[in-house]
Amino acid sequence: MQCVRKITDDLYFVGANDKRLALFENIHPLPNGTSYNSYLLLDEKTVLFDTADWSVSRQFLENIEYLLGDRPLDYLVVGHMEPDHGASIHEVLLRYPKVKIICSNKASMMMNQFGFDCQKRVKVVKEKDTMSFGKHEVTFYMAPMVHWPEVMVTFDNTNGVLFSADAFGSFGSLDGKLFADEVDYDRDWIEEARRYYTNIVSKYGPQVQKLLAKAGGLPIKYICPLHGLVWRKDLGYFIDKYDKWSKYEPEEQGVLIAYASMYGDTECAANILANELCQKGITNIAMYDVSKTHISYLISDAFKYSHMALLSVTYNLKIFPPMNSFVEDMAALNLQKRTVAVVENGTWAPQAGSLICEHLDEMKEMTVLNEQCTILSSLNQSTYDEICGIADAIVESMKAE
Ligand SMILES: Cc1cc2nc3c(=O)[nH]c(=O)nc-3n(C[C@H](O)[C@H](O)[C@H](O)COP(=O)(O)O)c2cc1C
Repeated sequence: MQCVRKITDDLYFVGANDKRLALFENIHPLPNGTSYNSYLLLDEKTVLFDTADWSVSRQFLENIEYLLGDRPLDYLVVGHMEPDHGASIHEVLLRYPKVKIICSNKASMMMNQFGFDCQKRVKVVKEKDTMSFGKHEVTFYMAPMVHWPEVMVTFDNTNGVLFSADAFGSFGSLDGKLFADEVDYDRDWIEEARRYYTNIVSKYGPQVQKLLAKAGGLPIKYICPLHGLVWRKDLGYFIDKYDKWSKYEPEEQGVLIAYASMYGDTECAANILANELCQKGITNIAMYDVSKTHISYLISDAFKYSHMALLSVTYNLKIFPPMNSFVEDMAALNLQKRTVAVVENGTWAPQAGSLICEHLDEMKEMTVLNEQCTILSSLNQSTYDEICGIADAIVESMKAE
């Protein structure tokens, strides 16, 4: 049966949820599943904006069938060819043999690569091309690397709807509430939206900035992304978050404490650091054992907070592997502009700290605090004092901001 929602008088949500999927892109945990959003416009022409993952294809196709009734599907606008949105294209082509596909040149090439035999039905569009479907006129804007090269967004000049592809998306499935103003966003959604952006899109901050500049000139009333909630109120809230994230600016003054420890001594140092910070009035702290926390959560909080403390044991003359992955991932995702404290531990040749610093040196605008600490196996009075000194240095650097 159909499960659709009206967005405007003639635009409908026809996507569906996968609440069972454990890992997004087979890597990022999905405690609340994910939605695959697709939208159907019923104008003089009927227009589908993107398809959905194969796992939800049955629901997605029932939704379209219900809304179309006896009408044909005239157009399919493909904004993004990643299979979690493009996988059902083939089935749409089979069911609606007269449908024409509108997409970027790169998307057309990718369709070929993914094995969809549809070249004769493709109309390639370029930056700022427009099309009329009757009452509605839309303009296409290319958004390369947000977060694949073929991506384009579509703006409906008639009703102010921006079909934003993966931009403004989020992890998390929908439970009837489609609009961001129907949920407690700060309580229930922002963490997953940040985790989505920072792990999926953040590498391409400059490209997101370009898209935001284009969007800034448009009278946007609705944002319809390919995952998560639709925005129709308080759009500035989410656009501001995207602006901050894509400029690699922290959202909050606070400290992410991430530690790697086998026997508990480095963990003890992390606890002492957190204690000291709190005693000095810095309570906006998130502390994680990197061995027990999926890296996507660490990345998310690295983007959220202004400061970071990385404490790691040395392991076979290297950084402890989960901490190493975290630091490498931060660099791969282009994280910048953070202040970092480093603590290392080792029993015979401690060097995790200097290796972490080498990674940080290669990243842009990372300030590594001079106050560092080398623990030899377990804390003593001298290394305890050094940890307290690190807390002082973090407080001072926050005051200076
Ligand atoms: C497999 C393995 C490799 C290690 N490699 C090193 C090393 O290369 N250099 C070193 O100084 N300590 C090394 N250690 C020792 C730990 O880093 C050290 O005991 C540390 O104090 C443990 O801190 P923790 O109590 O926080 O786990 C190694 C330990 C293990 C189990």
